[in-house]
Amino acid sequence: MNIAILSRNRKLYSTRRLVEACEQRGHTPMVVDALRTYMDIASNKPQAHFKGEPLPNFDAVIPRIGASITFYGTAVLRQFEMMGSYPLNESVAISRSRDKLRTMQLLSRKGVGMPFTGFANNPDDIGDLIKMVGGAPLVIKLLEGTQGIGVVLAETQKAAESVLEAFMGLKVNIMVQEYIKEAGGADIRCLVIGDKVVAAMKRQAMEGEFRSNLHRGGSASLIRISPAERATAVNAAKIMGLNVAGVDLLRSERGPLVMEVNSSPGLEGIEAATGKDIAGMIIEFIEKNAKPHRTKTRGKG
Ligand SMILES: Nc1ncnc2c1ncn2[C@@H]1O[C@H](COP(=O)(O)OP(=O)(O)OP(=O)(O)O)[C@@H](O)[C@H]1O
Ligand SMILES: [Mg+2]
Ligand SMILES: [Mg+2]
Repeated sequence: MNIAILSRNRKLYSTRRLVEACEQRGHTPMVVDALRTYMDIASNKPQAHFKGEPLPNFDAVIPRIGASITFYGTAVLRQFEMMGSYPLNESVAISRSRDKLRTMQLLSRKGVGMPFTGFANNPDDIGDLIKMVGGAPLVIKLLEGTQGIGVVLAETQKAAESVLEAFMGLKVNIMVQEYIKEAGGADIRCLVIGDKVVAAMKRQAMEGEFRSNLHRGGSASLIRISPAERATAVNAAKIMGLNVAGVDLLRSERGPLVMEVNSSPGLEGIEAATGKDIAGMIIEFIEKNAKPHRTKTRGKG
């Protein structure tokens, strides 16, 4: 098969591994930078061009679209969908997953466990917002945050009020969340492909820190997950409409709680922690599922 890997940088671990896995399995990969791709959208024969040449009609496209280029990246992916390429994850599902508020609303609607969560832009009543999620201690997150930056643990009511006031002054969207203490500074990354969790790792925060992000000094290790955790992760990916997803769970007294669903999960950490060939499994999934125009939306977005 002709497989496009939508990635800005062919040197990135995940991109390299996907190229390698394609070649090992007898496919022809091409790394395509979405930002360098331009499109003819007005004719009845949709096309995509790259560096002065029309791109072929790929059998499949693997989107690795960074959060900062979601808007243009998903438009390029949608163009390939219109051309009939099979997207590993569909453009609509990616857009959906990039909006944390929308994700949490969709999951909660289907009864998926998650920490009690409040969203606000600029509420008049911070006290009520805090009460809504069960009071301090609580976690306050900037919606635009990443790698654990902008995630704060407020241990007391007073601390929560001052942090919220500070964030409100900055006019940013924030999320207020019940603190899952019993998770012990750890979360579980479940790598879902199709209807299976093919690999899982535990990320443990360093001493004195509650955020398990590897960028914040957390460490990854292999973990066995329970059937309930497995079912929760698979269900979350399915609700989001993602064939491949990294679902992050917290272990709580009331069972597994979904913290977030990532549509372009990195492969480096999870392949290192589990020793599994995740890139190969992704290509295998494509071999089994890729058919022309096989999307839920046929590029309608
Ligand atoms: N409600 C919570 N209870 C306990 N720990 C939490 C909670 N929310 C977040 N954490 C810890 O903080 C870490 C960072 O939080 P989160 O994943 O929400 O933000 P982020 O990593 O900055 O965002 P993103 O993953 O989108 O870049 C989590 O991995 C987890 O260890
Ligand atoms: Mg995170
Ligand atoms: Mg994330």
